Amino acid sequence: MKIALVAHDRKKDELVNFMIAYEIIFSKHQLYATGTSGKRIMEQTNLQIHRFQSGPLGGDQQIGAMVAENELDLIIFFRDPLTAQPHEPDIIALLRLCDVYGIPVATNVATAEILVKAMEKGDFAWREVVHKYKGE
Ligand SMILES: O=C(CO)COP(=O)(O)O
Repeated sequence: MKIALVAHDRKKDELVNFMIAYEIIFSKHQLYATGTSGKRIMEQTNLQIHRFQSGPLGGDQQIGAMVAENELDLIIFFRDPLTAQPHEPDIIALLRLCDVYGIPVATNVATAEILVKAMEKGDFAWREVVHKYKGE
C-alpha cells in the first residue's frame, strides 16, 4: 500500500511516536510525507520515506495530486485543530479529494490506530481491486 504521512507542528511528536510504535507494519509499505514530517520520522525510525515539499510550500497539494490519480491507499494526517495554518485552503482541498476518491484518511491518532490495525488484517484489500481496475 502507498501511505502518506503528514502532521502539523504541534502534532509531529505524536506522529513520530505513532510511527515508532507501528514501524514494523509501516516498513512493509511505500511511504510518502510532507517535508518536515517525513524528515522527523526518518530521523527517529529506520523507515524510508519519499518526501514532498513542506506543507505550506505545496506538500499537501502534491499529496492531493497523488490522491487525484487514485495512487494513495491511506493517509494519516494529524491536524492541529487549534492553530491557524497559512495554507488552510490546501489542507481542506486534500481532505476534500480524499472524500472524492474514497481514500481512508485518519486525522487523529485514535482513528489512525484503527486504520493501521485494519490494514494489517487485510481490510484494505479492496484497494488492490482499484489498482487492478486502473491497469496497474
Ligand atoms: O503543513 C503540513 C500539512 O498541512 C505539514 O508540513 P510539514 O510536514 O512540512 O511540516
